[in-house]
Amino acid sequence: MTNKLYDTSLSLLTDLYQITMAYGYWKSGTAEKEAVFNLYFRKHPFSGGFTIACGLTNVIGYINNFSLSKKDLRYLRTLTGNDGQPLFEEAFLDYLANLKLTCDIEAIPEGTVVFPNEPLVRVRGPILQCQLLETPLLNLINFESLVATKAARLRLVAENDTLLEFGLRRAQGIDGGMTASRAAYIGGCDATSNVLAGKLYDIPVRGTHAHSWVMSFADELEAFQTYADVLPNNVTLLVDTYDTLQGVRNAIEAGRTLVQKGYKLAGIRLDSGDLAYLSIEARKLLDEAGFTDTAIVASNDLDETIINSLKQQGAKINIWGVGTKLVTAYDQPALGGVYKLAALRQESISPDEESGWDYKMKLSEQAIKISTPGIQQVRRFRNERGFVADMIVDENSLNDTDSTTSMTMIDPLDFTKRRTFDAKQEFDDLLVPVFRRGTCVYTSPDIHSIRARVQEQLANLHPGVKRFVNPHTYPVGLEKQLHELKTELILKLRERNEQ
Ligand SMILES: Nc1ncnc2c1ncn2[C@@H]1O[C@H](COP(=O)(O)OP(=O)(O)OP(=O)(O)O)[C@@H](O)[C@H]1O
Ligand SMILES: O=P(O)(O)OC[C@H]1O[C@H](OP(=O)(O)OP(=O)(O)O)[C@H](O)[C@@H]1O
Ligand SMILES: O=C(O)c1cccnc1
Repeated sequence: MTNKLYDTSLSLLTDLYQITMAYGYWKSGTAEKEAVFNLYFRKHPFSGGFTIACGLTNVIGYINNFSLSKKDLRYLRTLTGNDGQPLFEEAFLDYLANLKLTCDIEAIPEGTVVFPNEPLVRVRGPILQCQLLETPLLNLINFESLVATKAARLRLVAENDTLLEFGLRRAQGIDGGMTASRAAYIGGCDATSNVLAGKLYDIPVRGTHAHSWVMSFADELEAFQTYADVLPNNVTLLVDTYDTLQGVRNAIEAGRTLVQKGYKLAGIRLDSGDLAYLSIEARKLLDEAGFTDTAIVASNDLDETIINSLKQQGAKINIWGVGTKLVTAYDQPALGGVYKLAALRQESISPDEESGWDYKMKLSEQAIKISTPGIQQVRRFRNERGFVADMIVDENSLNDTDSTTSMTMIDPLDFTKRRTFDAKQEFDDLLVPVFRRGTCVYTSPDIHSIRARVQEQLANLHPGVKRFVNPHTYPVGLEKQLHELKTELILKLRERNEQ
């Protein structure tokens, strides 16, 4: 990984079935057969209208470090089947020991807004290698994209207020905490309380103090004054240990001493009770005492709905500290990203000619679960007001169309809905080359640029797509040729099944 948390190789961070399938491909002589897999999700999290792509930097780190160590192989050698015999033969383990990834990988850059069914990552290469990457890629992209999306929603309601991520203590283990801190910053938080994330990922760190500080003194005023003496340049006082408004008065008193010494009372923090009422009353007390610049921080199981409601109630809160509900993505703890085979190289007929592709898809009774075949690109059309629509297009047909041809997009859920974009319509192709034959050809932007990208992207989305209640569906469709190809393939597969 880019910033190493673990001393051990992560190459076995996959499901056993990926390795048993890899063995199957190797044993049956198809390991090198060229395949294309797409990683995509089917539904936005949190009943929202957009998702933020995140996790690519860690995917790159994972792939760059992919190599099975002697210890990994020793472990695989111990695995047995239900007859007690080894699962894998020695020659396969030798093959794995020498395996170097040679895939071509395209991906949508981190911080981009993305929509259902769009490939966020496309992996093309020997099927055995593509298969081994399925689980780690999903693990890395699903969680980070989920948390980045949650943070982006919080940023939308927090508007220009400061947003702090306080989640480490309630996060899902070490990696849950570290990954969430990174994704939360990218999604729109201003800082984290997680110091290791600050160090490893270059995220600003911020914080106040806990109730234990106040409780460790005989009285609250003494606790505040001591804190202000020790850290006069970083004083945000938690005022709700005993009685919030009395706590504010004590903070003001400690603040007066700070001012006399040439420092300032940076803030107070509310962590219980009616945060709207208490912030309004605290603001009055602070302003009356001349502490008009002192910020009011609020925490206590906040999420975007509560922040929105507090704002509507006229709460005087400038800084929001959000922990549990952000880092655990409380109301939807997983993004359902999937990784599906989309094309397989045909048997070569002549050694001089490159053979074509067999397009592959998974059928389902539910239209939404039918995968899309082909070597896909996502073309995002835009105009001066922002993003207009995304079209999933097969790269082979892109190669066939010249720059003067218009393109027609079909709504996958209602084929009668069509939209034509003429050649003058501006667009960006979202998938960019990340690996070429196993070598990384992409430099991840620094974390601050990725974070800035999220806000630029959101500014290009219609407000209706960003609203929380019944958001408007951003148009995503299939390019006409790809749609026709998919329909034909569905009919063929259904016909074959009926026979
Ligand atoms: N004015 C408000 N409008 C909407 N939600 C609020 C308001 N004030 C606080 N909340 C939220 O309501 C929830 C109240 O939490 P809870 O019932 O635990 O109360 P509490 O005051 O924190 O109690 P405790 O002292 O036990 O922690 C929290 O999620 C908090 O952010
Ligand atoms: O509510 P969250 O969004 O998860 O934010 C983090 C919470 O963690 C702290 O509480 P905790 O009771 O653990 O410690 P404290 O004594 O510092 O309040 C803090 O006061 C917040 O309430
Ligand atoms: O610094 C804080 O106020 C903080 C840090 C972690 C969790 N809750 C609050």
